[in-house]
Amino acid sequence: MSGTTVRGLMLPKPVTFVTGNPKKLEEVKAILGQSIPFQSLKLDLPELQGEPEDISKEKARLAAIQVNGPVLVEDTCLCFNALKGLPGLNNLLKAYEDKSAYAMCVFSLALGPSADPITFVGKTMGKIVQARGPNDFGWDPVFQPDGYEQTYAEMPKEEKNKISHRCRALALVKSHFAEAGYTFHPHNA
Ligand SMILES: O=P(O)(O)OP(=O)(O)OP(=O)(O)OC[C@H]1O[C@@H](n2cnc3c(O)ncnc32)[C@H](O)[C@@H]1O
Ligand SMILES: [Mg+2]
Repeated sequence: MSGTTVRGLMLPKPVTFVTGNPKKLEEVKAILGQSIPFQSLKLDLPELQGEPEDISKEKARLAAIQVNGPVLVEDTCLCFNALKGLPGLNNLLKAYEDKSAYAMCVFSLALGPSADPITFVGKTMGKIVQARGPNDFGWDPVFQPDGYEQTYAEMPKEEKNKISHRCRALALVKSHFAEAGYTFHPHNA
């Protein structure tokens, strides 16, 4: 996280969470509850290249210009330690003894089209296993978090949402909102 915070800054409208992934949105809604006023929007933003935090910041900048208001964006990756943290393919991993991995989620908040985005990173450590559980959200069936016998896919949703990369990153987003004490313009809230 970076930048200085102006306490009580008034935002012109509720935060727009920009994503094209309905499963992500479902989890973000469940984790945030009523804590931050937000709406969601599906925008096709270019898939950028580079370091995860830079990708996320750039995505937030582009989204804030399109929305012309405060936005929150998110990028997630499953990173394999055997591949030095690179996101990769499961088949590639078969060649390695080390199956440890981490799920990483980077949120970026841009308060407006010309604001410098602030990033929040959440990680959950675990390992890659043979797929187990329902196959309805990305790599959930092959990721087993440390300290658990179930993959993300096998866990009840509430359980995943208590320990996930996403919930850890969102905990930081929530404390940022609490500390900053943003208020929302009454006519647009
Ligand atoms: O519009 P955006 O928000 O970018 O949505 P996306 O689907 O492109 O999302 P990402 O680029 O962040 O995600 C990369 C891949 O990781 C998958 N993914 C993201 N979060 C996940 C999670 O919590 N569990 C399993 N797979 C996940 C997702 O389905 C994608 O295939
Ligand atoms: Mg994406």
